[in-house]
Amino acid sequence: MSKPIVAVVGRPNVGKSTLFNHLAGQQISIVKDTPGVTRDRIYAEVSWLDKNFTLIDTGGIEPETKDIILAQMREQAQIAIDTADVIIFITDVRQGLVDADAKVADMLRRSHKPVVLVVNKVDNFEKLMPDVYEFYNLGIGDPIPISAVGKLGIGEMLDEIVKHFPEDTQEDGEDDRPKIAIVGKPNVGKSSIINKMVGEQRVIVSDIAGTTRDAIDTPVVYNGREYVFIDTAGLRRKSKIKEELERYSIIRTVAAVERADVVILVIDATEGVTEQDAKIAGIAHERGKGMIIAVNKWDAIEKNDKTIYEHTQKIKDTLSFMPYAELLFVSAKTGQRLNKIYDMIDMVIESQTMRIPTGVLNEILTEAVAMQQPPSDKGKRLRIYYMTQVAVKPPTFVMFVNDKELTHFSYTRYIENKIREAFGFRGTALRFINRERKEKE
Ligand SMILES: Nc1nc2c(ncn2[C@@H]2O[C@H](COP(=O)(O)OP(=O)(O)OP(=O)(O)O)[C@@H](O)[C@H]2O)c(=O)[nH]1
Ligand SMILES: Nc1nc2c(ncn2[C@@H]2O[C@H](COP(=O)(O)OP(=O)(O)OP(=O)(O)O)[C@@H](O)[C@H]2O)c(=O)[nH]1
Repeated sequence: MSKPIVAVVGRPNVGKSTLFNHLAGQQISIVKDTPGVTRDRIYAEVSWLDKNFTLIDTGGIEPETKDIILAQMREQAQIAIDTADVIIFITDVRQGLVDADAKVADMLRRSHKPVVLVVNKVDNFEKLMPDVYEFYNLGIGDPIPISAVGKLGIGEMLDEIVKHFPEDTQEDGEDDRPKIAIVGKPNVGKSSIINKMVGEQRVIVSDIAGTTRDAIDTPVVYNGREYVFIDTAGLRRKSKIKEELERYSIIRTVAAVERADVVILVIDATEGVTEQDAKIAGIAHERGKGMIIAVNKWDAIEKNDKTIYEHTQKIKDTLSFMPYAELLFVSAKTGQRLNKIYDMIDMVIESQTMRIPTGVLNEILTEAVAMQQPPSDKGKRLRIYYMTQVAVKPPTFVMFVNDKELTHFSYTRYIENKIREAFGFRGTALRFINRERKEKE
């Protein structure tokens, strides 16, 4: 089930980063070694009560003049409208209501997206509440007073946000068509791949990076089965500012990946794999999505008998945090191996949803433990009593152990490899949770 996306919009200096960091900091679920996660706080996973959501900070660059502030806010608001399920509009009680706020509020109101109006810097509710009422004038609902620094009102705000979430997304649940997000840097050939796979020129392809028009979901029927492609190609907003373009493209990617079962990361063979590719891959990895890497423009490079091997090595190195990713060398231009993508999608979805019976799992475990002893520390050895699979998408296993302190990343990796040897699980991450149990009953 895809997680709702909540976007933060507001003028500079109202406290967006402070709030964002507070919410993100509470429960950052950083997957170790994933690139880009700590570097730029564009998005974060947040849990409140039994709800989880992805928080996006649409904010950006230091503005110079008032005109630019408004233009930028409009831009932010539009990104939020395009991608978010709920929008948090932050204002500042100290600066009061300003003209730009009213204009952005109009825009948000017209979008009919749920908006939560937050008034920040209300460090003292008693004293400042009279100033909060002014914000009713925006006409987008009750202003919710908070203090991001003082951590006041945050719970009330979160309550209000989660109220707008769709009830366990019924529609989503009924739609069992595989959803595939095609992601990648600008100009790597995302639209070309979709065009070719759809078999008609529905998406406009252009030579200039970032110029394809916004694409919508594209359903494709192949071998009697329906697939839905989510395209992130083409940035409708043609900002001249590079950082802003990048931020927008990351936000779009997060939103698309969130909804997808399988992610196809397109890499340009003529450029080779880059750090930016790794950053995009990290978004899918964190979310435990099925993963296929399509090395595109394979027609355009000189090849000898080592070329595939060299590309594979370089990709495995750069994307070392996802050794499970499936790799395919394709050409959107000639159509080479594009049909293989469907088989691969089927296989990856199978891996994502596979359930291993506990009995079989523990046979593997017993054998693995017999072959290589678990680690020990100060004379105490790790014992794994048994394990069981508790979830799919991605497959998640709980290991019941005597002492969590004794568990070690490399031993878990060893167990993971044994499970992969036995069951494959190609194209999907596996998750392991260690849980302590006092004594074997
Ligand atoms: N008094 C008070 N100050 C706050 C509060 N929240 C944020 N601030 C201050 O407001 C200033 C701006 O906060 P930021 O979080 O950087 O604001 P921002 O909206 O992210 O700003 P930009 O990055 O310019 O878009 C900082 O000096 C914060 O310490 C608050 O609840 N109370
Ligand atoms: N030689 C070759 N060129 C390709 C291939 N696939 C795409 N191209 C070219 O690469 C350029 C970019 O292709 P697009 O499909 O627009 O790339 P995109 O990733 O959707 O780009 P954005 O919309 O900027 O995100 C176009 O000039 C395509 O003709 C391929 O397999 N081989």
